[in-house]
Amino acid sequence: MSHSSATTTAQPVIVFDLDGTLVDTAPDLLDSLNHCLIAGGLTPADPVSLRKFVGSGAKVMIERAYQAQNRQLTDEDMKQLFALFMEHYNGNMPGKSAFYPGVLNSLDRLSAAGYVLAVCTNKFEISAKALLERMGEAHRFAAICGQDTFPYRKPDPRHLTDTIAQAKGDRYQAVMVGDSRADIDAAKAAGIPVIAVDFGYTDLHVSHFEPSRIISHFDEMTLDMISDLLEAAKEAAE
Ligand SMILES: O=C(O)COP(=O)(O)O
Ligand SMILES: [Mg+2]
Repeated sequence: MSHSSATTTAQPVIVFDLDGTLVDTAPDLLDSLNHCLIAGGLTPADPVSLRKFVGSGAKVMIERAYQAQNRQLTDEDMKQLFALFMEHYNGNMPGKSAFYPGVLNSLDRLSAAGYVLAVCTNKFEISAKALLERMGEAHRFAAICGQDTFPYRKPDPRHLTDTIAQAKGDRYQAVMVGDSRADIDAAKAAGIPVIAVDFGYTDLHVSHFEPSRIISHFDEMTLDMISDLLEAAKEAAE
């Protein structure tokens, strides 16, 4: 395959998923989901079942939680529950959410080495930006793109490639880091190497989705690992 990366001078972009990869948002997602389930007269969900619901954004999370209790939702129910969710979630963030161990050091290392950082999340853009701003770290990212930033979302590879474009990067010189099948499938469909963290939100272990690498702590994501993946991506694209 031939492309233009050999002639561009764009800095490589490292694209991160947000929930379950950079930030452990599960306690707050669960609180806000349960706020909705209780309002709807359902039984609150627990942290284990939450893992099966997260990954495709808040609406899908609510839908899956209802399905798990054999309850159907009308469009009108969904509209109301989604509004309730957003009000609760956005009103309480950053709540108990915290960066995973080693994240900020890792971002420091990558930035110091000249990499551009970006976020590609199935959260709504406004929630993703507000969360990172309130945690004081939004400034690190050249682009923060949510499920509503473009007309498509992960696992659609264009969510990822358009995020890279918004960060002024080259899709052939990029690495994705994520925790779920949507991240890994999007990256693979885009031909972008993908590092999976094994501590995020997925019901099946990330090894099932065959990412390029698996890490259990951000300290394992060395600059050598990144440059090896970028080198391999370059060779594959040439
Ligand atoms: O909140 C979700 O459902 C998914 O968010 P993520 O893409 O950042 O993991
Ligand atoms: Mg995630």
